[in-house]
This record gives sequence, structure tokens and C-alpha cells, in this order.
Amino acid sequence: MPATDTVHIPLPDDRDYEIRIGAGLLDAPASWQGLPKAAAAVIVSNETVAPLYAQRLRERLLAVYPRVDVVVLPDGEQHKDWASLNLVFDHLLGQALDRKTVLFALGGGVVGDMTGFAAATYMRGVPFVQVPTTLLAQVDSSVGGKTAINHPLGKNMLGAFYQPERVIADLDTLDTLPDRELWAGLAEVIKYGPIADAGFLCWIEDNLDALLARDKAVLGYAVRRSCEIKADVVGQDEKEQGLRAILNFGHTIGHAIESGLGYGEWLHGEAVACGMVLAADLSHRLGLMPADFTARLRTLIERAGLPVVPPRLGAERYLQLMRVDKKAEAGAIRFVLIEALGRAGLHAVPDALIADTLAAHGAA
Ligand SMILES: NC(=O)c1ccc[n+]([C@@H]2O[C@H](COP(=O)([O-])OP(=O)(O)OC[C@H]3O[C@@H](n4cnc5c(N)ncnc54)[C@H](O)[C@@H]3O)[C@@H](O)[C@H]2O)c1
Ligand SMILES: O=C(O)C(=O)C[C@@H](O)[C@H](O)[C@H](O)COP(=O)(O)O
Ligand SMILES: [Zn+2]
Repeated sequence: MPATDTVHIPLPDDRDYEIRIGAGLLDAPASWQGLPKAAAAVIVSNETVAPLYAQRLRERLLAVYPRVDVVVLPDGEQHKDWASLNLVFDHLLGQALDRKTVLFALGGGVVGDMTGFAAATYMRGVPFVQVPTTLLAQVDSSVGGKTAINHPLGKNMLGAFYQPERVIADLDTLDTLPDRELWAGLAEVIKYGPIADAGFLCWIEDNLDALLARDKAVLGYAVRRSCEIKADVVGQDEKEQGLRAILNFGHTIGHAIESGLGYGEWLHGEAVACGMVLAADLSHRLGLMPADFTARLRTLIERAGLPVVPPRLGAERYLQLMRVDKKAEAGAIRFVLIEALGRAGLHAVPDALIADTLAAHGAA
């Protein structure tokens, strides 16, 4: 039995669930016991991950479910759309699978967000399980129940809050992850420090080389601490009425970069990393943080192999893209800014200051 860390997500109405983190969990029978019973399970994955892990998962699930199908989606952020989502519905309806069918999201955040959205809407809701296989998905996207697809005009614009039954994060699946994807995942790990835990930020700085070298014990701690922070936030504010917005640090500009470039050119984690540098600078320009915080964050992000200079889309284009951000209110663009190390909040920022900051960082 592999060593497993378990993080609990506290939610009302019997919807609380466990995030299990450890090496070898994919092959551990206990990972798949105690889930909702059904006549069928469906693994949703993509053309990169399915050949690596779908057969192993299918064999384990066949010990629990009489029938286990696999749906393979095209790979990439540009496919996080209606067409891919429909491939899932086409299969579920084509095979007349009933409303107890359990979906298993096997892959990164793209597969996880789409499978969650399919689960939220198929026959008005079927159970699903997250089996994240990227660092980013293990530390962030598999947890907390945000599900979505993109629209050409805005990121994650169509979706639902819908919680999984369980999250199984097998650290061994990270062995096959390309370096660039590992680094992208580190962006969301870094995020948790400034917004919620100054000590964790120091820990990341001290352990970055081990993380980059894929030391499994160190990676395991990064996944666990990230999930603990996210679970704590989601437990207090599941549907982002307030506090949960802090998880969007770096995302106002990050999402604009992703949609502005047409999805897929910059990875989500890369766009968020760069967005955090600019949000740190905005925090400084508004008098909340000293200038050396921006420098500190930029240094860490660069060490993690992540970009710190935004693409040159022009200030007007950025402002246009950010006006559809989900945090914008009454025409005002709002940013998650750092108020003290380990504390963040949502702040309306005047367009002129955003434009100046974008220009100062080479985006205009
Ligand atoms: N719901 C949330 O709370 C939340 C949080 C953060 C990000 N997201 C979303 O997550 C997405 C980004 O997720 P991501 O970074 O995991 O990207 P991704 O899902 O595109 O996966 C990255 C790449 O790695 C490949 N891959 C996945 N697992 C692998 C493995 N073990 N070995 C080899 N290759 C593997 C994938 O096929 C893909 O090519 C974005 O759409 C973002 O909006 C959602
Ligand atoms: O879980 C959350 O809440 C987050 O904001 C986590 C983010 O890392 C993630 O990218 C999320 O999908 C962004 O949410 P959105 O509401 O801005 O689309
Ligand atoms: Zn994110």
C-alpha cells in the first residue's frame, strides 16, 4: 500500500470529499473503492494521456464497475470547447448510458475542466472523479469544482461549479510530464505563497531546485500544501462570493494573454506566471507592497523556467480582453493584489494605471 496524504475539502450537504496524494495510487485498488455504484464508468482522457494511463485505470475500474468505456479527446487548450465537450455527450448518449454513470477525468486541467462540465450537465448531473496527471492539475484544477470550457472571447466563460466525488493524484504520473508542463504547474504552486502563506513562499524558494529535479518527496509536499490552501479557501467560499477570488492572482492578465493569443500558444501556467509579476507591480504602484516584492517574485518565476515579459498585444487590446474577465464589475477591471505577504484581496484598478503598467513591462 503506497504512502498516501489525504486532504479534506469541507463542503455542506454531504458533498465534502478527499484529495488523495501519493505515488502509485493509480494501481492501488483502494483508490477506486467506495465511490458511487453504477452500471458503467467512462474514462475521459486525451490522445496524449490515454495511451500512457487509460488502460491501467480501466483495468482497476473493471474490478468495481461492470463496464468501463474510454473517450479520447483531442489534446490542447484550443480544444477546450463545445466540439470536444460534445464528443463526450455523443458517447454517453450514443451508448445510452444512464444518469448513474460515473465519469473519470484522466489528464491535465483541460480534460478535468471539460469532464467536470460534462458531468455537471449530462442528464442534469452525474458523479465524477478527478484523476489529475499534470502538476498543475494536482495542485489546482482538480480541486474545488470549477468546471468550464473557453469561448473565443474569453477564458472559462461557460461552465458550472460542480464538485468531484474524489481526487486521486498519483505522483508517479508526473514522471512522463514534459519539463515545460512541470514548470507551468509550478506557477500555480508559487501563487499560493503570496496569497495565503508567506512561509510556503520561502519553502518554494528554498526547494525550487529539488522541485525542478522532480524530487518526489518535495513534489508531494508541494502538492499537499497547495491542496490544503485551496481546500481551506474553497471550504469557506465555494462559489467565489468573495475570498475565493484570491486564487485568481495573476489570472486577470494571464487569461487575457491566453485568449488574446488564441489559446494554446502560451500555457495557462506561463500566462499566470507573467500575470503575477504584473499584478505584483500593480500592488506596488498602489502602495500595498514594496518594490522588492515584485523583484523577488520575478526572480522566483524566472528560476522556475517561466516567462516574465508579456506578449506585445498593446494596452488597448489588453484592456478590451480584460473587460470580460469574470471579476470585472460595472465596467471596472478588478485585480487580485497582494496586500501583505500571505494576504490578498480584490481591487478595482483604473484603466490608465493598468495601461502604464503594461507599457512598463513591454506589453504595449
Ligand atoms: N478548474 C480550476 O480550478 C482550474 C485551475 C487551474 C487551471 N485550470 C485550467 O487547467 C488548464 C491547464 O491545465 P494543464 O496545465 O494541466 O494543461 P493540459 O490539461 O493541457 O495538460 C498539459 C499537457 O500535458 C499533457 N499531459 C497531461 N498529463 C501528462 C502526463 N502525465 N504525461 C505526459 N503528458 C501529460 C496533456 O496532454 C497536455 O498536452 C487550463 O485550461 C486552465 O484554465 C482550471
Ligand atoms: O479555483 C479557483 O477559484 C481559481 O481561480 C483557480 C485558477 O487557477 C483557475 O485557473 C481557474 O480556472 C480560474 O477561474 P476563473 O473563474 O477565472 O475562470
Ligand atoms: Zn489558474
